[in-house]
Amino acid sequence: MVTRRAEAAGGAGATVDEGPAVQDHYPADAAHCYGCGARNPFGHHLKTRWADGSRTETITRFTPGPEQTAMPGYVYGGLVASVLDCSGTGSAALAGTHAAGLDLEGDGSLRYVTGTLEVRYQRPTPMSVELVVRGRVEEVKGRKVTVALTMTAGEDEVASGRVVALQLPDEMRSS
Ligand SMILES: CCCCCCCCCCCCCC(=O)SCCNC(=O)CCNC(=O)[C@H](O)C(C)(C)COP(=O)(O)OP(=O)(O)OC[C@H]1O[C@@H](n2cnc3c(N)ncnc32)[C@H](O)[C@@H]1OP(=O)(O)O
Repeated sequence: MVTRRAEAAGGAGATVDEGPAVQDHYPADAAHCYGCGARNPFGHHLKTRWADGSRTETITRFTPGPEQTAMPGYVYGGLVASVLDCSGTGSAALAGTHAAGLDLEGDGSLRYVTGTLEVRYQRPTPMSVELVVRGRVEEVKGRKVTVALTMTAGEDEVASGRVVALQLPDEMRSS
């Protein structure tokens, strides 16, 4: 499946969502994550895709609801961190799978866990606006992938951060 979602031309919005969501290709025994697991009925069900053909930029979208409030009209910072976290591990999975020469749809995705998460809260994050997280793959080194992330709400960059993700150790998998 190919999803193309053209936004307003120019500026921060000129992005196209490209290809399948990596989370739809996670192995079933590693798909329980609250942020991104298809098998977690209570989770965010984040979807991360390549943002263009270069295979270095990713995009993830999420619209928070009132239960994720910090103060009226604004999003809880832990939710912002959670969305950045799983956007980062999803980006790492896309990059690691690609670097290994695997085909996402044919072979499935490699699976990554968070080693380090950095978050910088730049502006209050407004409620009920689609948050767009863009990931930039900085390095793929062995089992380790580093991804820089920005989160925008409309025209405003509200948060940024970085995830260092490690390929999932076998002992962390469960059926
Ligand atoms: C509880 C989780 C359940 C998971 C269920 C499955 C679904 C997954 C869903 C998750 C998705 C959602 C997200 C979640 O919620 S994932 C849940 C939150 N994360 C965790 O619980 C992870 C806990 N930590 C570990 O298991 C280990 O420490 C890991 C696996 C991370 C590394 O231990 P491992 O023995 O594998 O590493 P290594 O010693 O061979 O080092 C290899 C390289 O990595 C570098 N390095 C090492 N550690 C870190 C670090 N912390 N930060 C940065 N870099 C680190 C190290 O310098 C070396 O680099 P270089 O020298 O080569 O350059």
